[in-house]
Amino acid sequence: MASTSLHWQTATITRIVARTPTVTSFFLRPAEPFGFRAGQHVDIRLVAPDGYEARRAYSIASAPEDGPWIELAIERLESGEVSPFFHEVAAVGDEIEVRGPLGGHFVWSVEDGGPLLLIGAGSGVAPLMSMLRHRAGAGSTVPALLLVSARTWNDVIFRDELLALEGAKDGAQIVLTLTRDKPRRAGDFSRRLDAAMLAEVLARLPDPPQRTFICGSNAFVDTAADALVAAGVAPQDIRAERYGV
Ligand SMILES: Cc1cc2nc3c(=O)[nH]c(=O)nc-3n(C[C@H](O)[C@H](O)[C@H](O)COP(=O)(O)OP(=O)(O)OC[C@H]3O[C@@H](n4cnc5c(N)ncnc54)[C@H](O)[C@@H]3O)c2cc1C
Repeated sequence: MASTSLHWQTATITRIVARTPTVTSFFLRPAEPFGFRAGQHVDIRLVAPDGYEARRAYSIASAPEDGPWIELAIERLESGEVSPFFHEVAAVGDEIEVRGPLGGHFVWSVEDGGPLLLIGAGSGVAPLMSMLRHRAGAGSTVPALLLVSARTWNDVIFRDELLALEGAKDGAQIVLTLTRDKPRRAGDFSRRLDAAMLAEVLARLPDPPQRTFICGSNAFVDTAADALVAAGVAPQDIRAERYGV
């Protein structure tokens, strides 16, 4: 289990980078830097002048070795409470309340080995990006395959960095499935994730995955997990992070 902390502290927004039309990365430097494992998340607390509080969880997309800042890739949800605040109000230099790291189960470090199978939809790629960045930063050649589901080519968060990671030819494979766009690369898909796709993707790993992480909406996680179990992956080797809805 990874260590966690429920202690609230302030963090300064040091950089803001648009990633896709709906997702922007916010780089936060906590006043008291904390160690974390790839896959963990933080809680954010916003407090209105009348005392009303809103708390939301956000995965850490940066790698543990990247610090002292952490990167959160936040998707703007129409009529949401917290994500529009980040996209419309938050600015470099602002301080916000944060606690973490949190989540002891959805974590991977190079010493955990592989093959590693990562499956994410939309902003659910964030904790998986942390794992791949950590893998690359540590110089690991553990076989790893990331399957990302996004609406279009331009909605793939971290797309250029992901393709560069694959280009390093150190055993990392990236597979995109675009639900509302044509595939642009050999081996990519253009449909919603299904059992046949997962069976095909599993066969691209040199050996069956020993660690599998799925992140996204409840429906996406359920579909992926059911298909993996049907394909013979042991349920105890599958870990899931659900973003809700
Ligand atoms: C462990 C974990 C990690 C996460 N990591 C990330 C991450 O890295 N990036 C990311 O973008 N998200 C992440 N999330 C999701 C995040 O926590 C928020 O749920 C998300 O940002 C939406 O929050 P919000 O306040 O903007 O929207 P909310 O106010 O929570 O609303 C969510 C949706 O519900 C709708 N809604 C709200 N109230 C009503 C109502 N009364 N009637 C009808 N519809 C309504 C809104 O329109 C909106 O579309 C994570 C979640 C978890 C649990």
